[in-house]
Amino acid sequence: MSDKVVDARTQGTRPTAAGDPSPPVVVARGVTKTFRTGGTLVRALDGVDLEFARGAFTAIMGPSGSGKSTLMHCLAGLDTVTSGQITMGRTDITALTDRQLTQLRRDRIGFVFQAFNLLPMLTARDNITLPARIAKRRIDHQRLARIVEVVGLADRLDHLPAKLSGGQQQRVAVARALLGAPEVVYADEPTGNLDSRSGAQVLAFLRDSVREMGQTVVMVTHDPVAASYADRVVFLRDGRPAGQVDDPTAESVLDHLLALEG
Ligand SMILES: Nc1ncnc2c1ncn2[C@@H]1O[C@H](COP(=O)(O)OP(=O)(O)OP(=O)(O)O)[C@@H](O)[C@H]1O
Repeated sequence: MSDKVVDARTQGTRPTAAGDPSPPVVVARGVTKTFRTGGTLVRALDGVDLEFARGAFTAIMGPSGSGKSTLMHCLAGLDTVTSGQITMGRTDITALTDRQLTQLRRDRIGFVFQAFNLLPMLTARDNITLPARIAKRRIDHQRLARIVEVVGLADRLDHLPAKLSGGQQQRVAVARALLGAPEVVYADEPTGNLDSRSGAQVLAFLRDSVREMGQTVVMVTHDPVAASYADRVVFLRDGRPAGQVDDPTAESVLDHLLALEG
């Protein structure tokens, strides 16, 4: 196992240039989530304490059924917790009504899913700007130009999704998630439907958005290579944090994963 493995609960912050740790954007404290299916109670999250640093790229990994998707859904306000607290900035998202959660997701969070979810009749540019137009937000054209430059799709903006490769479509979806300068982008298996070359382009784009635009990204993945693009990988097992790897490589992630599954 990697010697970089440390306790995930105390390592959510990231030193700033001045050496002070920047406050985390998202904090989970004692989060539990149970599901009742028929007569049985499934404890998907069992006392999760984690912090996610601003301007960092964090991957969440763990064996199948360890609670990764449930954690991401709770962090992103897509699902409610059974107990515990999740804060985003100064907002206690576990205290919000459904309506407030909808607003939080729309205004402060970007989402990238395994399916690209682009509208087929809209050009790449119109897909990227659609959420802003729906929310009646002013489009920041400077930021749009910057994102388009980082995403490397400047010459494809007028194409319909059907004329783009899978990797290009997912880069459009990431650009769409980034345009509103969300406090956090949550990505759930963003390369699950892509070949390895296209996946590498999408991951490099996510990483560049962190490095060059200070974006905060949290990504669930099964793939140690995908996780190696992150600054930090946090692991779950049986609904609990099970260590982390900083500055991961595919090998160090795989080592930790194999130790968890063994
Ligand atoms: N809506 C639900 N109803 C009942 N049980 C659920 C529900 N969602 C998740 N679970 C259960 O909670 C546990 C954690 O599931 P979760 O999908 O979060 O794990 P995961 O780590 O994302 O798994 P995978 O890697 O297979 O996607 C599992 O036992 C799962 O069966």
